[in-house]
Amino acid sequence: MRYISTRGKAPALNFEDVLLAGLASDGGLYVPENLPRFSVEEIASWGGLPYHELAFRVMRPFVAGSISDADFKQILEATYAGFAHSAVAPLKQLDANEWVLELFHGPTLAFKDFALQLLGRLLDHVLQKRGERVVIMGATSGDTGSAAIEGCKACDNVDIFIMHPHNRVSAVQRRQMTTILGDNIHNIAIEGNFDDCQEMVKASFADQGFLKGTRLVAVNSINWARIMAQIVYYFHAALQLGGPARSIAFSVPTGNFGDIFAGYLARNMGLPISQLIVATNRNDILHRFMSGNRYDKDTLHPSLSPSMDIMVSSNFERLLFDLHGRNGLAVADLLDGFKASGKLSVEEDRWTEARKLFDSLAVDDEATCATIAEVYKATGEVLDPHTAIGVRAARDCRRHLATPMVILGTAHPVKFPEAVEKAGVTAPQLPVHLADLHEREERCTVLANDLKVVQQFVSAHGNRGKPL
Ligand SMILES: Cc1ncc(COP(=O)(O)O)c(C=O)c1O
Ligand SMILES: N[C@@H](CCOP(=O)(O)O)C(=O)O
Repeated sequence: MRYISTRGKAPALNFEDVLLAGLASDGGLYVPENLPRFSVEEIASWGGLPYHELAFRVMRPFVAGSISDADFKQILEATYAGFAHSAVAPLKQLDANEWVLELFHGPTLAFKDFALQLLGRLLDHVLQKRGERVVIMGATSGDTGSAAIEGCKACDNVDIFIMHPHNRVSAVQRRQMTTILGDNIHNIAIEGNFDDCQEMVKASFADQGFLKGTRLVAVNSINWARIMAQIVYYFHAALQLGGPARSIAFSVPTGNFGDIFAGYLARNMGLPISQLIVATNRNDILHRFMSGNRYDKDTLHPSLSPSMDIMVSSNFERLLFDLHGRNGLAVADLLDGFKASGKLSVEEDRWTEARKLFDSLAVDDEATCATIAEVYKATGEVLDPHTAIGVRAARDCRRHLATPMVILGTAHPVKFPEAVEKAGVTAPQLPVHLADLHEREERCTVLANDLKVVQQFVSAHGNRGKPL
């Protein structure tokens, strides 16, 4: 499989190099040159497979030529063996034909574990083979950070730097990152917001002099391997609900547009999906695009669903690439304009195409809490605020009652006690492996929102805490 950049100028790479790349050299994101497509018969034949075996079948074409079948099977089995539920991603019924796909049974209790448990193992495999050390820089609004640290903490060849917005993640999320101690793990609290952190990661790819020759790797969903692993659970959910013989609808709590983009790819790979709903919080740039062709920067508003407090959605670029007939130069032009003006809209026919692909809704904090309370009253289930946004959007945007509706349950409610309690519901207890989280020692450095300061820090600590 070869991968090409959404901005049309970077060289095409194989999977191994894309895994180690992050952003393409022209500033674009990598996407497969040709998406694999499965027949309905082939997808149907996967019914009843354990999660890791399904994952092998869905992802095999993406890694072909870089990772052997035997190695990939072994890596996948180890990846999903660490999940706390035997089904890995169980479905829980909320209402008639309405289900939550629980993606929070991995070690850090959010959907990010599906990809980052795998990414850590893939990196380990490839770096050991190459005898190479890398530096990882990641930005997090709360969940990617802990999942990345958990996924990579045992990788001998990696130093990982995770930036989170100071005082803007929940206490549980922060502690899940800062209490993992190791001389290759570096938590940085940036005096800024998530977009500032994300921007610094991207800028570091553009100018890597501070790394003195060490390769920079991404763990955010700009890294193709993240998206690839997130495609699998759409197949998994559909197969349990009568797919592919029938269509399934999905509602996806959305921030960086990675998770729902994986659903869009699952549909393009042959899975019958009748509806994909983009569910945002008050930070609703994607909803404003889908509903009015206005992808315009706004102020970032802190919300009760902090992981989705994102102003600019990285993976939107991958959609723009498809909407523009995979013309990278046209995408580069559009994004140059966006960088200069903070505004972007597309030609009318392209926007009409986007509207056919996605429905959308923005849900504020009040409606989020009301939905947590509504679901708790009806079912006894406690939702986290991000999943609640998905449920609200599913209920308000649903087209066909006869089609099963699956809401992606992206995080465990225990990570967001503040929102749950605001909804009048008692927050659950931390699971056994995190029971003493609030007593553990924390290690974190607060830094100014300044690229040079961050790069100096990385340079001074990037070799197991010592200078590069
Ligand atoms: C709990 C939770 N839900 C939803 C999202 C949104 O996912 P995406 O950024 O892939 O759109 C995130 C973070 O991105 C998250 O951490
Ligand atoms: N919600 C994320 C933000 C980063 O998104 P990513 O999917 O691109 O890593 C988080 O919790 O950190």
